[in-house]
Amino acid sequence: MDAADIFQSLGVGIKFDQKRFGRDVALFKRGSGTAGPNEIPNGAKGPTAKKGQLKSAEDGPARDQQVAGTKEDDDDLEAVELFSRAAKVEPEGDCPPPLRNFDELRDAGDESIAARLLGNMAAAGFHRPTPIQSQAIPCLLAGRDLLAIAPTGSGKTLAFLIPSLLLARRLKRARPATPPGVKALVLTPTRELTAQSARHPDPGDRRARGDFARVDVLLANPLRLVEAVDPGTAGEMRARIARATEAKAERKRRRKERVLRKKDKAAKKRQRQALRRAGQAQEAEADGEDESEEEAWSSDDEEELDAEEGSDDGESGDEEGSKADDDQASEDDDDSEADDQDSEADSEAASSSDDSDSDTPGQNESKLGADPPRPALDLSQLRLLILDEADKLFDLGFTPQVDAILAKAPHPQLARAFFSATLPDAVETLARSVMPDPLRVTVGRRGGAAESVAQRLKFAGKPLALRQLLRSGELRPPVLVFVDSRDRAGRVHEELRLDGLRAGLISAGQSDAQREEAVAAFRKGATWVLIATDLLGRGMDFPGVNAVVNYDCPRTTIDYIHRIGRTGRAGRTGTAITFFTEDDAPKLRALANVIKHAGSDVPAWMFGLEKEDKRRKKRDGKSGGAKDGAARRGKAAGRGRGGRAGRVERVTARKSSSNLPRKLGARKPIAKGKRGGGRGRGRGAPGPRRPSAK
Ligand SMILES: Nc1ncnc2c1ncn2[C@@H]1O[C@H](COP(=O)(O)OP(=O)(O)OP(=O)(O)O)[C@@H](O)[C@H]1O
Repeated sequence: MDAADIFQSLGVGIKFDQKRFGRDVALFKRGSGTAGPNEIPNGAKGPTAKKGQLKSAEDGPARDQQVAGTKEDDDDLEAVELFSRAAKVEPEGDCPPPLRNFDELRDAGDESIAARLLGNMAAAGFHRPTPIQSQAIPCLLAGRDLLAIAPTGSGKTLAFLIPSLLLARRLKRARPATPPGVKALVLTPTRELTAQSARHPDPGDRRARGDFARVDVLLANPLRLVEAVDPGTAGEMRARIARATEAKAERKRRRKERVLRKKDKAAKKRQRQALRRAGQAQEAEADGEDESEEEAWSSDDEEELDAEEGSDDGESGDEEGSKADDDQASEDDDDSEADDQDSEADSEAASSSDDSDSDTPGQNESKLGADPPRPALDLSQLRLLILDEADKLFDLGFTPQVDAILAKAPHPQLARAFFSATLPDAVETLARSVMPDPLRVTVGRRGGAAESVAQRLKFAGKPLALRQLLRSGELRPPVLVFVDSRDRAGRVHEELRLDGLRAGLISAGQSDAQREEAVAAFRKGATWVLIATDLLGRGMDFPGVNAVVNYDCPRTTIDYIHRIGRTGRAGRTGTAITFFTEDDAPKLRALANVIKHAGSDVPAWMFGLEKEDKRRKKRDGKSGGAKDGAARRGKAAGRGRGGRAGRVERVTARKSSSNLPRKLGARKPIAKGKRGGGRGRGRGAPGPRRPSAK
């Protein structure tokens, strides 16, 4: 392995752009010779970590020890800079120097655990830290608050697990020994993710296998944890969640009833018209329907019903419709219950947990009933709180739970860290409200999609297209297929199964055991295709996944980035195909931007589509009367849920592609053959073929 190779593998998980960093590569090549697996080659000596530098949070920021003045220090600083630039690491604040190799961890904490940890890492094939690991580990070991943003599949899990374990061990061995109690806590949005992190190459502490036992490092879901930390608050939260969930279910039920009533009337009206046409008007009148009532049915209602019911071809159905109801109900709530922020958030946590974790209030209660009561978990010694997939935790409305947990963790040396591939400004602002002076480490393009994934958008009839992609071998298993709802997941799964494909299914509608089984079967290759809701969109690491198919267009670019990040992980390449329909038009421009920045090609006309917020403003500006409202609801319901997908799906891809831009509202007609291309970033670098969007 030559110096450039070593350098490249330091950047595992991100694509290394040799063109852009040509100067740096040359530096690395110069006189580097061969280097050992855990060394940075001579020509660009990595920053020398001074002994004791990572030793303890109490030592203060490690960079303090880099007293400027000597030639060696200048060289060190230069090397830090060089490393950061080459690995596209952007440290902000007085970050300690990056970790060159895992051997340096021997200086941090405890020799015996470091030795075990290194042994286990080597056995797992982890010889060097990834860029996020190299910079985040020293920050956390120095006891600093941290915002860590790095692409999907870049090794963030070990970036927080290693310091958690070292810190816990260090505190345990301290004299006098720190009192018992959890020392490091990792909050994750789903049970699957908790289980996965706990299974990570055992870095030496077998008790780090997340449960509420007496452990030093605990991995948990906030909804569950709050039960263990503060049963009183948890009780109140449960009651609030239950009330919010009930209210939401009631709204959903009422709306569904209304739609069914209208549907029934419409059917009767159609029946009567048919009878009239057949010259049997008398019989129709004998039916005794009140004509005036029927007038209530309008074309807007048709549209709404379309959205409720989904398309004729069975692409969508009640579930999508009722989910759209749900959305609309929440939209309505925004007006009426804007002041009840807490209950909205709880309701969001409860409903979102449908797709993230099965911790609905009822299930929680039954679990608590089944388990022997536990003593409240002691967080008084907590020194490190990690929020993994932090933006998702807040998106799911876990703010009250995180607050309750923080309130039970009073230690003055508590460090908090937010990790994600995407950390929108709003979440960063929230984070900064609890951490006044955090360090920030960004790897690659902030909030960008992994460049290791060749991405493409496809306008096509979904069931057929998926089968063709799998049957033709264009997509090689294992493949993850994302859909928007449990019902949809069930239908797609059934179709593939009938087709003789080894397909599995996972959604929040299943029991814990079924979910575990689905993940295990996919991991060991018993199933080749796994149909999943967004439950699996975050953080899940199936290293061998070759491709991701977004059967339903994701709701946001953030969801998109995480979904497609299930492939192309840890330096591997992958493919992501996203199906879209006419109803997804409002999302395409933003998706096209993400795809372009990650280095894949997209058709230029997509950049001529109106921005989603402009569309929304126009739509909201126009809406006024009840009819507008109904039409809006219909459209909102159809968008992204496949609600009206049938109309689009009936248009074959080939036939529609020529007038597709206009159909979707692109502003400029695009000259033949003129296509948008990816920026230079991903180009030229070895990687997968980058197909054009179809
Ligand atoms: N130092 C390393 N060397 C090689 N592989 C590594 C290293 N660290 C982690 N990995 C592997 O990289 C893969 C991705 O890691 P991980 O799941 O932590 O990614 P992530 O950044 O958390 O992604 P996501 O944002 O999707 O959650 C895993 O399979 C992990 O085992």
